[in-house]
Amino acid sequence: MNGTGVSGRYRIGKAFRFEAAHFLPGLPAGHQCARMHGHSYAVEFVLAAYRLVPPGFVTDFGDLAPVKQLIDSTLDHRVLNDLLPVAPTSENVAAWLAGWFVEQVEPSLPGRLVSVRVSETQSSWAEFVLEDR
Ligand SMILES: Nc1nc2c(c(=O)[nH]1)N=C([C@H](O)[C@H](O)COP(=O)(O)OP(=O)(O)OP(=O)(O)O)CN2
Ligand SMILES: [Zn+2]
Repeated sequence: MNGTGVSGRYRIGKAFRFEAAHFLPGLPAGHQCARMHGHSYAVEFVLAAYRLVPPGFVTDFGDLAPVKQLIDSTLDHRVLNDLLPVAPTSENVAAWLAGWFVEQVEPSLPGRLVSVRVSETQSSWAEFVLEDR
């Protein structure tokens, strides 16, 4: 029980930013995104848990520091086409980050990753939602 008398689960989110360039192959000739261009990317990780760990955390926000380290060392001011094995759309960047996190970081944390959202612009976003979490 969580002491509130209602059932549910907790979710937390932490946001990150990076600058990167990309182009999207396979688009019709003349499509603006087929040309090399850059974005100020915004990323949000969401973790969830049914029970909190002391003092009342899903996961300490500070334990998500490896995400910032990965972003700063691997994605920031890079060409995303050089890094991902697939076209660097927002969807694919979100899934790539989620896969890395589940494999490398999540095993040592109490919370579970439920989604990663990636925005290339202020008006658009794509999300990878993990199932059965
Ligand atoms: N589903 C997706 N569609 C598009 C993606 C994507 O990752 N997933 N990416 C692009 C391009 O990267 C493009 O740079 C961003 O597209 P868009 O939002 O259309 O960019 P604009 O700056 O033109 O946005 P406006 O708000 O219309 O000015 C394309 N599609
Ligand atoms: Zn783009």
